[in-house]
Amino acid sequence: DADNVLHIGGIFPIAGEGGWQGGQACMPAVNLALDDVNHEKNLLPGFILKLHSNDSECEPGLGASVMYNLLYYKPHKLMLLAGCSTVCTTVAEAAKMWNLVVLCYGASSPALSDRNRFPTLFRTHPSATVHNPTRIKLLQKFGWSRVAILQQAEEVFISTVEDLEARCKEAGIEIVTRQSFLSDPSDAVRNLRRQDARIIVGLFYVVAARRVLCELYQQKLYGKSYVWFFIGWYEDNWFEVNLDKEAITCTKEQMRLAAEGHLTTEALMWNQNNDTTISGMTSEDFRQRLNKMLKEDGYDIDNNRYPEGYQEAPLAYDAVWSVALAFNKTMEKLSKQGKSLKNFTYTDKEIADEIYSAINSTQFLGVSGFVAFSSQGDRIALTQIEQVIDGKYVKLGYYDTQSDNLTWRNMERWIGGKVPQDRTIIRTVL
Ligand SMILES: CC1(C)CO[C@@H](CC(=O)O)CN1
Repeated sequence: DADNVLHIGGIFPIAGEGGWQGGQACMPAVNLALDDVNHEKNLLPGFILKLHSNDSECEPGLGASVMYNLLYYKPHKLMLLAGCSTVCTTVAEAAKMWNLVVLCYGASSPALSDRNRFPTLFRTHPSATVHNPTRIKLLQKFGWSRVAILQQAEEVFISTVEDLEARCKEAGIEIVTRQSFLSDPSDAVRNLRRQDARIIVGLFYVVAARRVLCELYQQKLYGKSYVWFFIGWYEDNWFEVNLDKEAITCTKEQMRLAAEGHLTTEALMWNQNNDTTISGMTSEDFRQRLNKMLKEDGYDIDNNRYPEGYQEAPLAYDAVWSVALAFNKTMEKLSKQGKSLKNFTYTDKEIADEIYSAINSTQFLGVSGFVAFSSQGDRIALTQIEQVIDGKYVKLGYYDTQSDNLTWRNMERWIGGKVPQDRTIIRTVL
């Protein structure tokens, strides 16, 4: 192979049903980024970055075999890009045996924040626990010190709730009850009512969210005396669609009534301001280029037919820039020792450590916002808070956990005209 090529492996969730097929938009975003970094003259001068990839279908077993084939066949790969929490768990746990850094653009599981199990893992996708400091901040802002938790019994939500419970304890916020359900939320919702829960944090995938919402309507656990925190990355009209397909017994109108006023938190994945990023583009410039590429791939973007992973595409684009910047730093360092990344083999711990420390200290403004990694390789990200007002999501503000800075637009609206209470107030007239 041409001696000026640096090879990396890529494992994308494209086909298949289960989990997240985000590779559909993330792979085109990676190809855009490879094009850009390879045209950046002062980045990896004299070298080009080449990607070798295959489809994991978001299935860990298939992901493992894709990884095995990438490593078994030459040329040597210097790093692996991967998506889906399940696949990243498998790939990142094994990669240390080949001294490879793994960069995940689509993995939200809190379990991945573990340097013992995943010593070489970094991710441009924030952990699901990134919502928790924001939830605490909002509870404090509105004076709620008594909350309930309703969650679907899925690994990602179980570990997120454990982190949330720890933070509530730290903040002196009482968790009055924690209810979980597998697929039918009716008993769990009944228990919330029994415990007089008023402020409830809900953690579930979008299909379960529709079942919960209809249950809330039927059990009257909505309206002016209740505040629900839902996850913000469902599609905007999630509470009005698929009702027949998923045998939801509530009407659209009833779902809207139950949904009115709920709050959401989500990690910001598209840079919100108009600043020029390291690539020379603003995030809107990136959106235009990505939309053009997806249209060429046959997606009907103008009629809202986006591929899965569109939301996370900036994370994949910035992952490639992270690789290029880290390799650039490593090349400069190695050349002082008369070495090059071209010498890397899977047993070369020295070069692997150089790559690790380079990625560990990589920071830049990307299309997904400021890119930086925590000591556990987690993406440091801003969160966004929204509220459903008259059936539509309205941005209420942003939260920067690092600086504990809440940017608030004072747009929130409460059905009863005032902030709901977190408990029943018994007024004894003396
Ligand atoms: C925000 C979401 C949808 C969370 O799941 C990620 C996929 C995963 O964690 O497997 C992709 N991004």
